Amino acid sequence: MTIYIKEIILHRLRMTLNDPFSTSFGTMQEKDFFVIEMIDQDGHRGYGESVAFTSPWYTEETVKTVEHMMEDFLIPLLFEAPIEHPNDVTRRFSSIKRNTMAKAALEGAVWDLHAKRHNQTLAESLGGSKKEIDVGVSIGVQPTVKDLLSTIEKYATEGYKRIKMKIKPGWDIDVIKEVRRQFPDIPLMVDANSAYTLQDIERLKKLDEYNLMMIEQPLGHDDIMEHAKLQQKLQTPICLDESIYSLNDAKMAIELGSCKVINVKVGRVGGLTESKKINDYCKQHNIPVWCGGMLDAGIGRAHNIAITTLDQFVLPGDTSASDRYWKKDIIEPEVTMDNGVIKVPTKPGIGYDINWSALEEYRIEKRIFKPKR
Ligand SMILES: O=C(O)CCC(=O)c1ccccc1C(=O)O
Ligand SMILES: [Mg+2]
Repeated sequence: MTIYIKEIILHRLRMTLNDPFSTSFGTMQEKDFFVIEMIDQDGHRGYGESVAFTSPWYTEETVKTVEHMMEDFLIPLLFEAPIEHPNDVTRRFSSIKRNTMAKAALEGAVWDLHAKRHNQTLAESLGGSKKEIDVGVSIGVQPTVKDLLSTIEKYATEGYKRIKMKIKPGWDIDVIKEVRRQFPDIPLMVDANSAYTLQDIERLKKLDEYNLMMIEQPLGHDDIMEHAKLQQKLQTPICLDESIYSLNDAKMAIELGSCKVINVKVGRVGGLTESKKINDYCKQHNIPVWCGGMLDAGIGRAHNIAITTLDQFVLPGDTSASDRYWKKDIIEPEVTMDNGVIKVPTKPGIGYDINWSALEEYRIEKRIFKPKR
């Protein structure tokens, strides 16, 4: 069922998070991103969402680089020839180096189109079989320990299956100790977003005392080797986030022993096809994976739910309910969580409708692209 893309519409949105989100690299409250609307020869509409932030704090991509890549390189490549299968998009884009978030945003819309053309859910198209997914929540650095404890209390009571807290030098051991005092048994993990170096090894070793599920990305954002050295000295499993851009990075990290868990973010690895390959490889090598988040709005969230239905996504991820981020999301119905699970939608494609009045309220720019001739 060949796809002929007839039109691509870029909706640039600006949304405000309910609460500011702080990590070791900075604080965000505004989310500025693109919704990709892609229309095929039969009038089906596929949707994707770009995840890059306005500043290159997490990885090097930004909203502007994503726009540049899509407009000047990736959209022209998509218009060059029809698409037999979404798996081909990664190959089509392979002449363009990195820029994974720009690629993933467009590839996601192609996958949604493909699923809708086959009258399947996106999860089914990807080969996922779960009917519901287990979810956790990621909590930013808080102003005080008291704020952190009450935030954890709130999310644990709502039912989230694991709590992830951000750490950085000065907001780590003492804070974790307090959290463990109040919540001795909750499934707890920490994410450092590259805030440490191997010189901090004595400090990092102390994390072993707190029964953490894992420590996410303690060292360099682009490092694989030093994480292997650190993992040898730690009981707590290391989970890599920023360091993993591709299946090949995942292979290197597993082979070198740099991590025991992988956080798969669809945007960071260049799309759903690459995410699926990482799922399959990690399954063969017995490495659990889970789906990370980028403070996504509803369309990105729908893609995250779909990829989490694959079988190696065995740990609760960061895909929380819409209301954990937004007063009003851009999809209908919004994503809700009950008892720590999100039900996988059953309608074709991403499985949610676009809430156009919300989308238009947030929209700051709209651009239309059509194939030449
Ligand atoms: O709730 C989410 O979407 C994930 C939140 C999160 O941890 C995060 C948010 C922004 C940038 C990086 C990260 C991260 O996983 O490191
Ligand atoms: Mg992370």
